[in-house]
Amino acid sequence: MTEIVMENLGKDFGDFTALAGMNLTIGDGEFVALLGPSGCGKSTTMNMIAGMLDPSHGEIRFDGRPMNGVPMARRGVGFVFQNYAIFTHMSVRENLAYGLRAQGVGRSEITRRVAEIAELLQLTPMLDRRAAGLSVNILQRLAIGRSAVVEPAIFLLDEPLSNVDAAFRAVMRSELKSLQRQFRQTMVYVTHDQLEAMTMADRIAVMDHGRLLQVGTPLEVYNHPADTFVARFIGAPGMNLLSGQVVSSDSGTQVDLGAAGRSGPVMAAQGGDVLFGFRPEEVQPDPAGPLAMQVSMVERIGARTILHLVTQGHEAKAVLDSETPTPGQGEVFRFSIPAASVRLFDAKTERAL
Ligand SMILES: Nc1ncnc2c1ncn2[C@@H]1O[C@H](COP(=O)(O)OP(=O)(O)OP(=O)(O)O)[C@@H](O)[C@H]1O
Repeated sequence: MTEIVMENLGKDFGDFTALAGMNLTIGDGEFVALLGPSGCGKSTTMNMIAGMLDPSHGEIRFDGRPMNGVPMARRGVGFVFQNYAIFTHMSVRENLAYGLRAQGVGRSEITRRVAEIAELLQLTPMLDRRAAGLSVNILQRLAIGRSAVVEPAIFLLDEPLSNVDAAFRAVMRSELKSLQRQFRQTMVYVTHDQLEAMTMADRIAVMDHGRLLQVGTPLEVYNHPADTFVARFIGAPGMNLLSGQVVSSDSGTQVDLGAAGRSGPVMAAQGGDVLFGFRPEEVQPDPAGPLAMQVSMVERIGARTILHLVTQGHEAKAVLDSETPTPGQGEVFRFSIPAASVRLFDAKTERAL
């Protein structure tokens, strides 16, 4: 187990800044997901932690030891990539044992550890099969096992599930989490998939355009996004953000949302232009509610219904239980948002107020 400290870390490729001013401490045994859209600098960050890329600025320390200039082989990191790297001419067992052999681990210890990791990753039935004939799903599971079995102090995974199918991805999410619980490794997991980050990570580091925007537990980033990018990026669908104005009257402080109506009372420390944020799941159908928008589409997805709502200049979504009666397309939907669920953002800076 190792603590990773990134201090003012940055990377330039020529004139292009792929990462700037990254300050992040990943605790001993913590599982942190680097989450953001394609090109935001996740892999660049990961490659610098691994030692495959030298920082242009700042420092990386493992347990207080500066790592700049230390080659990958001497960092004690395990790395699993998007594209599995396994030896196809070897059996599953030989692949799993490879790293332990290279470390000179004794025979009985190798047998024990290979059996343990195979069990954890459900590879036991295929231990004696040649890797060449296995499916992509199994190969990626094997690639994870092969890196995990040597129990590196730091385990780095760069989009390890992006090539496997959706059902298998769900299984792997829980397996990776139990793997980490069992070994208590410090784990850094790169993904653009917020569901993976939300379900597995202890904390999520949300990135965009080479910047770290927010670090927090899945619930913190979900409930208290630091800015509108995080608000939209986390959640499926993301947070609704309607332009409005904070107004104070005898009925208290409210947000005037123009054609959509005026919100119920909100806590607002300042007046002026805001973005009125609320999660689609927090929308409460309410015939006497203060807000009204027109239904542009009704999407029924199993246990839930997503209402697509529009009103001059505004778009929003509401996620309702499929049992809840809903108006049809073209009809008006009246609703309210509980005061505690409202998030206000400064219209100019787009930062949370
Ligand atoms: N060797 C390089 N030379 C020039 N530009 C690079 C290099 N490596 C990465 N970049 C650029 O740096 C930016 C960040 O890349 P990075 O791979 O870190 O993003 P990412 O968030 O991991 O996205 P993805 O999921 O698409 O890999 C991108 O715009 C990319 O084109």
